[in-house]
Amino acid sequence: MSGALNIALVGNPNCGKTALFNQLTGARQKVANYAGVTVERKSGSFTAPSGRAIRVVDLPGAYSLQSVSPDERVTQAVLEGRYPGEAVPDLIVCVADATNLRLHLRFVLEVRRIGRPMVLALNMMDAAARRDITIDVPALAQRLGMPVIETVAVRRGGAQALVAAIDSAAPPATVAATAAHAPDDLHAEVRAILADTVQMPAPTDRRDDAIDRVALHPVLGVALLALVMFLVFQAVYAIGKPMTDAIADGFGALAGMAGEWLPEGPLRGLVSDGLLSGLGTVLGFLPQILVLFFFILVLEESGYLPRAAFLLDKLMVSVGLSGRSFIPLLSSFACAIPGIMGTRSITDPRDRLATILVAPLMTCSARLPVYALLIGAFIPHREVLGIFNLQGVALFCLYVAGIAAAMFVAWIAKRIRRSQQERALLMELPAYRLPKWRDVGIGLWERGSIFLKRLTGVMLALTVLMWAICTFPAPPAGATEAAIDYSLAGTIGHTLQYLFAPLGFNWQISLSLIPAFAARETAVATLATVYAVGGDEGAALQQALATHISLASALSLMVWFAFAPQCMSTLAIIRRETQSWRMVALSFGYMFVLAYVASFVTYRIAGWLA
Ligand SMILES: Nc1nc2c(ncn2[C@@H]2O[C@H](COP(=O)(O)OP(=O)(O)OP(=O)(O)O)[C@@H](O)[C@H]2O)c(=O)[nH]1
Ligand SMILES: [Mg+2]
Repeated sequence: MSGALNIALVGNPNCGKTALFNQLTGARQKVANYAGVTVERKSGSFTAPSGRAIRVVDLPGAYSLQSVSPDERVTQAVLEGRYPGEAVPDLIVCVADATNLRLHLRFVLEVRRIGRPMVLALNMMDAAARRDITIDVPALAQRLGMPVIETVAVRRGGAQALVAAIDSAAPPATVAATAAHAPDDLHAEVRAILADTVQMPAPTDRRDDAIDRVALHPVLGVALLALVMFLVFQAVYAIGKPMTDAIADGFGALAGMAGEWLPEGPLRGLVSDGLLSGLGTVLGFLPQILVLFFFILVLEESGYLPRAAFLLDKLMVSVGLSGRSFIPLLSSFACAIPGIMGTRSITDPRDRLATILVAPLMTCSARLPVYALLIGAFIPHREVLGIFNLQGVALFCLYVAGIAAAMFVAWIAKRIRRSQQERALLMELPAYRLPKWRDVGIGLWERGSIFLKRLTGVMLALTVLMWAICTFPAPPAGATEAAIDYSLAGTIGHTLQYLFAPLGFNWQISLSLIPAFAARETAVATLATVYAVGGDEGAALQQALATHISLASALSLMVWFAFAPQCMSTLAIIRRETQSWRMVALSFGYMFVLAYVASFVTYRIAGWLA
């Protein structure tokens, strides 16, 4: 866009840059209450009231311009005009959290040294007012030598004053570049400015302090964390399961009707066995996925997550990760891809690699349908201890198994590289905040659309393909076995079974592992299609599974999915983030061995016990 005014949003992490960016441009970039959410440069644009086109870049938060982590380097490069394809910003909008100026002003002073046109957006003014913090804005503007604008990025219209300032006829003049100071000088300057312009009744929020006495307590805090996680999985079952069942019943009925109405032939097979049984079964798991995401979104906005990272830091350091790895690992519960990208905020390259290696062991949401299917078929629906649901407990255990394996692998990696240095975790604890329900709604909507896009894209294509290879070639005349045994799918499945028989997988399961490599959920659709084509029409997939495979095989399959090599997109992102095929081979290889051994052991033990 030529002639557009280029502005860049910079500031310390978690001060609301992305919230402001979304407010200005109408974008929906991820906003969450912890440092290091944005790890890439994102751009957008809007038209100011005067008709002027404005282009905005949202940048990763940075603590300083002497940047160390990969995400901070992006910010530095853009500000200095060294980022490929990105012009030097015409105006730097430095965002600061008004409740935390002691920390944030330091960065403002650092950016001022670059000597470019600049304004300060004093964000979170609502929170500052609640804590009775008063800021003498004109005095601050005078001391800093730049316009200072109050904003509330999460309130509608909360950025109007900022837009007006950007749009004003006389754009802010270049602030004088000042000579480099020693860091101590910066601290002294911040202290002097604060003394003259800001009144803060209490350095921290009293309500937050009270909550933290429990949340950060070494014993109570860990108990609370375990309880929170446990309840989330209970909720996935208690709230999500009835909806899932209803959808599955609906699609079962539709498949039955399609079977009656459509003429006998391939079309009927495709519609009822492939699309309705296959994709319908996967779609049924959407409610459970959404319930899980609801809790993840609420936790992300609450400010609790960095506290959990803090609590677990000792444990994480003892296995060779750091508390910094916590949030990337947590994002991997949604999908390993954002999780692996989130490792860009980890400064130490070795910590970062270790985190990338273990991130795929966190149970991504694409695995949820597979777990839910097997749990529904094999784990009885009954209460334990009067209140807990056994199926929810089983799901919780599978997630814990992934976490435990990640800790174990990181610990081995630490042994191998023998890195002994230990660093203290320096992490900000943000203010506790109640989620805005509208944002949670938007987040859920977005998650749902991603799922539906996968369903109508990659999963649809794979399901049609799987149906085709299950149906063709047709059996020869006078065939005695079931038709599917003569199909291409039968041949491939039977061949693969040589590899997977020791784990207790029959040929149908072995076959379903192939499309699962492109998208996990497709394993469910494939099993549904295979059994429907094979003659189990009408019977829900869970019943078909319960009659065709043993409990030992089912447990072995769940364990396989807990550890199995990641999907192709994850491998691609590992390659991109590490620039190394060796890492790709290493992560694929170790997960394959881990999954194979763990499933084998599970199958044997379950076989003995049964
Ligand atoms: N009360 C209040 N909360 C805000 C305001 N602006 C942002 N927030 C919240 O502050 C948190 C951080 O917002 P983000 O926009 O993700 O912050 P960021 O600066 O982009 O963070 P990084 O990308 O990690 O550097 C979120 O929980 C927002 O909801 C505000 O003006 N008032
Ligand atoms: Mg951001």
